[in-house]
Amino acid sequence: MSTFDSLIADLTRDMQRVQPKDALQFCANWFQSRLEEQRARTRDILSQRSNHLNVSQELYADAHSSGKRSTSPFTPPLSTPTAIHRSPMRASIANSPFGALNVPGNALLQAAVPNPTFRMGPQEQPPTSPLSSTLSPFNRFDTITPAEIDPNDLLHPPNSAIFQRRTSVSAESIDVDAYPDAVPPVFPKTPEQVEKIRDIVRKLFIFRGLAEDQEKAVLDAMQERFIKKGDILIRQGDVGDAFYVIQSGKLHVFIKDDRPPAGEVHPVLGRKVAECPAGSSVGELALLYGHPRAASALAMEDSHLWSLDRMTFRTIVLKLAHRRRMMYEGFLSGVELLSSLDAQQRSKIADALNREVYQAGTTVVVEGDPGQDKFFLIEDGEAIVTQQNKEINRLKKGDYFGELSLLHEKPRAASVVAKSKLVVAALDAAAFRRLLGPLKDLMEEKYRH
Ligand SMILES: Nc1ncnc2c1ncn2[C@@H]1O[C@@H]2COP(=O)(O)O[C@H]2[C@H]1O
Repeated sequence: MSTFDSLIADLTRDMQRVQPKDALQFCANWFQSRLEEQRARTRDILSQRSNHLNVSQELYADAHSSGKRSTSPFTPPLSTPTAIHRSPMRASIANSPFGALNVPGNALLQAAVPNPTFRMGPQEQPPTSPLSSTLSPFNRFDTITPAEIDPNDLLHPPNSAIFQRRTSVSAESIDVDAYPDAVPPVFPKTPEQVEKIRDIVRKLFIFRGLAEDQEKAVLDAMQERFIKKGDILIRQGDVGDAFYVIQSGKLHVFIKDDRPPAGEVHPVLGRKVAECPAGSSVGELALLYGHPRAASALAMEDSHLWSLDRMTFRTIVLKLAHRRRMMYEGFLSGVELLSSLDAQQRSKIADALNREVYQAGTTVVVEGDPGQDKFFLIEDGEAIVTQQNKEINRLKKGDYFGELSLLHEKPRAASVVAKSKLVVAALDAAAFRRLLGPLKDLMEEKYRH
């Protein structure tokens, strides 16, 4: 199947699944998200190539973590920080507020940073998109000879200005599938091991919607890890190199920040924000967003894990995340509660949303229920809010419910029943606190008058 045919087949499948009301907008968003996804993958591939050219971890060091020695059992130790500053380009990267995002070719490289150049491999083809124009300086791929390569310039390989532009539907594209480096690794496993990992992966939200071949690639690429009680698997501020699934054992997650310590506090790692028991996962945020690690994860018991490398995670999981983002983009921009958030914050919410459908008459939230596990935004349909079986409110598209018990950690204050078929976008408690915490006052305000 040609690239074009497979794109159209993918689009058709997604259209049939989502059945959007505005088909044209859906298609525009769909192509936009594919383009962004492809750019992200290309950046990863190019940065990985730099690694092949002996680019060390320092390239990814950021202002928050440079100079700090990682104690993660899986992170190779950083070499001397001076190595980072061998070229002006590297110095500016090490000091950048974007930190880990500054991989070669990253769209966030600042204007002051000279454009890196790109050299195609022997089997690679230049972009052939009909949208490319020879008039545009962005469409040029520099052809440089090996003699021109400064072996000390670790940032040499990737051009190009195209990555410094924001993606737009009219931008040219590069067929990253042509890169042999993009093939995910395969770590042999017994059928029992595969079965165990599959059981966990299928229950994880982040992998929801994986196609069969994607699931196989994820399972193949998982690498077995054992850590001891007391090991720090993830250290806040480090570069995200892997995502972890926990088969057995337990980890706790801690954040060190300016907030006054409350609850359980680790003397070095800060306040405890989450627990990761067997069957859960940890370490997705840095890989999804290219940020430094947002928290530290400490083994509370000897633990048996499976790790997924950054590259495979981004190649496969980001695809799902982008589709989800695209599905929710239009809807979230119309939700009043979220109007003070910027597009990037809304995208993060979209990444964490999970669609649920309730038939008319179904009770979604039960008054008095102590389980505060979800927050809901109404995507479509109507709901009735009742207290002691008396209607007290009606909710429609764009409205939300389930926030009070999450905010106050109290039982549900009312019941919510689907009046018609109700489509909701649900956010679990951890994502709600992380993403909507800043809107706490706004949500509480609603009930003050
Ligand atoms: N409240 C939280 N804030 C940030 N990270 C969290 C939180 N709870 C759990 N985590 C996990 O801790 C991980 C630390 O590494 P990452 O930032 O890659 O991804 C993070 C999440 O998987």
